[in-house]
Amino acid sequence: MAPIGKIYCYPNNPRVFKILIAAQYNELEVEVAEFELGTDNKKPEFLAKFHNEKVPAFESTEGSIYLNESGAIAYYVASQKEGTQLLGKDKTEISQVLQYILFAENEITPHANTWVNPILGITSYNKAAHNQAVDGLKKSLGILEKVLLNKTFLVGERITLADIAVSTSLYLPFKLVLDAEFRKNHQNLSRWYNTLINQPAFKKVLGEITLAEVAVAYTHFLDPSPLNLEEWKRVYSNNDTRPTAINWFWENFDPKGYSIWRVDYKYNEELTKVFMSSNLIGGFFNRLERARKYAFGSLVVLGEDNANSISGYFVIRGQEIPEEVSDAADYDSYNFQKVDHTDSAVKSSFEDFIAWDGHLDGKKFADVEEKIMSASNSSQKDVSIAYFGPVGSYTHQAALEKFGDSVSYFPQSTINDVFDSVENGRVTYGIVPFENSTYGSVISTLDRFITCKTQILSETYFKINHCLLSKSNFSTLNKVYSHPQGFGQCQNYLDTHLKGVQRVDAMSTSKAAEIAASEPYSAAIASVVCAELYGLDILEKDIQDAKINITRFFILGSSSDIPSDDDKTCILFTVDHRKPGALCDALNSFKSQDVNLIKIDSRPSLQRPWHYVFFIEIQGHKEDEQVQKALSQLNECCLDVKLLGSYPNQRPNFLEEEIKSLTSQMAMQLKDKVGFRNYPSLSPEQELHRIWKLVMSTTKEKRKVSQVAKSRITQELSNTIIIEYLANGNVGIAAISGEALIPGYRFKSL
Ligand SMILES: O=C(O)C(=O)C[C@]1(C(=O)O)C=C[C@@H](O)C=C1
Repeated sequence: MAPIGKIYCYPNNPRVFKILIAAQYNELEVEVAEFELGTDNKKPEFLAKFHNEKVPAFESTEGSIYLNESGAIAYYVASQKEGTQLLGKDKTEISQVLQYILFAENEITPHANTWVNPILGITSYNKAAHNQAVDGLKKSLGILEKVLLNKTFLVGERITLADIAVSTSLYLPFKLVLDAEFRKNHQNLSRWYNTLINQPAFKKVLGEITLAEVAVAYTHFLDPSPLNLEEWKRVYSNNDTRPTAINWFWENFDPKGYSIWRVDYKYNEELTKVFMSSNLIGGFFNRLERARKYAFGSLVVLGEDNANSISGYFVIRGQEIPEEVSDAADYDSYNFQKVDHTDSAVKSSFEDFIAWDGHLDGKKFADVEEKIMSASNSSQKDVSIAYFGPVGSYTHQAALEKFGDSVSYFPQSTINDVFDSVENGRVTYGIVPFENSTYGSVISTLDRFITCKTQILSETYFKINHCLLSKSNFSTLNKVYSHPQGFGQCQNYLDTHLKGVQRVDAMSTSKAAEIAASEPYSAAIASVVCAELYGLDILEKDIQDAKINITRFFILGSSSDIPSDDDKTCILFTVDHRKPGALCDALNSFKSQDVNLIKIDSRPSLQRPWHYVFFIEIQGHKEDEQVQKALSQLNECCLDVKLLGSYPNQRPNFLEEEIKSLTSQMAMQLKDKVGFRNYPSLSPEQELHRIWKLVMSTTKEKRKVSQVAKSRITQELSNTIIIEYLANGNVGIAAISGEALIPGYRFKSL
């Protein structure tokens, strides 16, 4: 059959897929011309035929029809067969098809492009635009999810151009970013998409599509570079900066894969003591932990007490500031400006800053603390880490994320062994789990702190997503292994899906995977990484009960004596339990000095029955004046006080972001449940409040609600809205949690 026309476009454009799939359904042939973007579409003969330089463009075979806009071209192709199913069966369906073509163009493609193009290196990454695009796309897909609840296809009973246009606009998002977790939460949309891409006409054009397992992040898609940042850090720390390291740097610098940025503190006039400015840098570097793989930085204090400033340079992977840097809490206090490394003045200033021996605007480099260096560079080969293993444990993964791959790692089979390794000086640092956001404290770590001789040097957080791993089929399982924390974090899943299957404690989740791999009919609760390491199949992913499930780990070593501007301190004490109010007196030491207590836990003292050791974590550093006063007061009213260390707060930003997105998802669901209408005059808070009142009045809790005189939303936390209310003259706090949105609404008093 002769082609009905020719398309001009670069290869693999999803907009062209839409046209070609429509042609497949109508058994028509459309030719795709050999075409070079940027050259062919600028030629006069092209511009004589089409409105503008944009592609795809279509020319009919007999040369009388020229079309721009892929939606219009697809519509033209779809209409070329008498009685086609693609455009709907009556006027209403035709309009609905058009509605979805425009929906794809306006509500999907712009967001999808902003999200996906930086990953593909087509456009540059901008955090605000990215976040807006992710929200925008998810909102549009939420609409489709609802539409597809009771429908197989978007319009009528059969595949139409609506399905083709919308699904092809999602071609790249499904391949790159709409990952397994997203699909689990959008089952109608995913079912519809899978049905379509498995139709022969789709397969012919798209081939076999592999959907994203884990959303690809923008930074991971940079072209490989000959300059290895880890190697540079090693050269820098093991050699004299001038001339060896500097020469090495310029010989190996790759301007395509890296950019150099001049960094200046914005509020120099507020700086006072040199050591405080230096602490400020230390704090900033601490918060740049996640950027370790993408950045090398040297910041320096210039000048003297009451006349100093902070400046320096960063070498950054890629040409944009990655999220790992821009997410750091104090990023906005610094001005980052990309510089031209071929400019000789820039080059020599860069060298001064990394050698720490120069001056700027008449100010000499102040004495710089060693920690600036170590914060930007902990990658020496001789650094060794003992971790709670075996390989693949969450502790191992947290250690790798924190220290990278150029230090030596030593797995230990128990938490006690990690402590021993540090105390005996066999390793530089140890890493142990401390507490989980769902299941609480890790008992073995708490217990060892009672007798330990080492200190907490820093903390790190790691997201825990558990899987059910096995070599056998789900229905044949008779045993499941995990660490008690693993069981504790998956209780609902186990009670619902593995009722009656024997649970056996293992030393760690990776040990559980190792055992399950050697036994038939056994499974392990462990990470995705363990599936690969121990040759197990993933029977189910994300089986932990709480969506946000995070474990905090402590790095053991010696704690820093220099405060950053945001530290925490861990203390252990025992009180005389025969004395009434002893614990209250102890805690009052902190209250009276206005020191905030953020965690408290207790364990049997292991010395005498019914004697307890209390663990507390406070905000502040052991060198802070108020903390010192509180500690001496504490000493007076306790039998024993032990300082476990002060360390910079590393609570990650991703937590805040997830919390925000969960809260807005929840607000959306609330709207649906109560038939939300937009009242333009209400503020978002008032709207949520109104919805809350409506939800309350539709629940079994009606009785309580009628007593509520006044209420207001005070906080949006995790997937929970916290509400203060006044009932019968008493002020109370209530929470609506995400689960409350499922029919039967549950309310929890805090
Ligand atoms: O078993 C592991 O993989 C560990 O690293 C230990 C541990 C823990 O003790 O909390 C770490 C993270 C998870 O919370 C589950 C288990």
